[in-house]
Amino acid sequence: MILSVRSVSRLPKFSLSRGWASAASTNYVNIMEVGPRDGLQNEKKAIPPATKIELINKLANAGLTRIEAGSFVSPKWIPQMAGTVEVITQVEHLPGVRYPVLVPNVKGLENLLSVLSEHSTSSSPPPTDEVAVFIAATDAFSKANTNCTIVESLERTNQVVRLALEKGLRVRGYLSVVIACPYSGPVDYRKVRDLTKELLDMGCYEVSLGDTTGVGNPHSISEMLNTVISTNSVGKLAGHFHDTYGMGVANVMTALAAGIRTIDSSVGGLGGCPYSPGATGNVATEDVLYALKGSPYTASGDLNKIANIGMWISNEVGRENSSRVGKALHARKLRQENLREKENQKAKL
Ligand SMILES: CC(C)(COP(=O)([O-])OP(=O)([O-])OC[C@H]1O[C@@H](n2cnc3c(N)ncnc32)[C@H](O)[C@@H]1OP(=O)([O-])[O-])[C@@H](O)C(=O)NCCC(=O)NCCSC(=O)C[C@@](C)(O)CC(=O)[O-]
Repeated sequence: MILSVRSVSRLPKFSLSRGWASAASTNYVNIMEVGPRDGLQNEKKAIPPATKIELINKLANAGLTRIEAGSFVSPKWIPQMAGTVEVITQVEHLPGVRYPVLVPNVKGLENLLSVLSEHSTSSSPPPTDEVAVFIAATDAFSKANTNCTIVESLERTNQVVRLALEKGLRVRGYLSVVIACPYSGPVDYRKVRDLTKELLDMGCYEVSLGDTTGVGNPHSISEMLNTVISTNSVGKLAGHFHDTYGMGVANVMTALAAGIRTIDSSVGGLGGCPYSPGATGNVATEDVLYALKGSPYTASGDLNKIANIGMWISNEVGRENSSRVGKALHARKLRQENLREKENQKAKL
């Protein structure tokens, strides 16, 4: 079943200068699927690149058009993201689908650029045309996640953004811990507003506001967004909500009501940040799509296919599926199969 879903040919127009058509004036919701990166980076069990490739291909074939494929971070810091080169060079690269990767520093970007240059003579599409940089709204989280203060991370990130833009890559920005920091507590939303502006001024086409710990609720998310939107264009913002307290979908709807039209989510609710103790995965893609069903909002992605992928990848990584919708659809499918089986048995008698 495809819910309020536009076929790929009806997706918003992409232009090199402006990126995906700003959706703030429309009801089209861009889903940024972060499961293969944010989702898998925290798993204990080693996940072979072949599984990640299969996951990304399945997600693209289920109609998702922005799929974060991996990270060029230090494998000492995030061992699960080793193998990203294999992943981005071997996925199917469907037309109209973007496969961004996370890059923390110039070293990571240079590693990516050498992969891109090796591929420049190939007739196949480039492994990626987009990177994501990331900073945090508190020094404590910045130190834990990237071993530097906010000021140092701005300098580091600025270098990455400049070089990436010079090389023709699109750059997305992440700002972590926009509501609360697991190390230093509540966050001043004016800091979130100012750091968002810094990322946009550097040249990020969009800034994803991360409730990394997942403690936000519609009230705090709304307050934070009002502050951020006071000086930043809502069309350049995305919502990235971890579902630790079960507020993910409510926070998504709050962000949409505030005018945000890009939502990060992960299939099966995979994930969590290794430097955010206790935080669970992102709001599940299935849960977001289900919440939009029958609403004025549209999004691309086949709910049933994505729910099946959520069950499959949860089994692959040996964890419980965190998507309530995914589990409900799976249970319904089992009931229907059971019923059919009984009817077949009856017919044979
Ligand atoms: C930023 C660093 C590298 C600093 O880490 P550092 O230890 O300060 O780096 P360094 O420059 O001193 O280098 C140390 C070693 O790492 C190597 N190195 C250095 N850079 C790279 C690289 N790019 N790729 C591969 N190797 C690298 C470097 O070559 C050296 O190797 P050695 O000489 O010891 O053999 C490290 O802290 C790091 O990789 N952090 C990444 C942490 C991370 O990925 N966190 C998760 C993603 S963020 C997130 O999940 C939040 C988000 C985005 O989803 C939004 C939200 O929910 O809030």
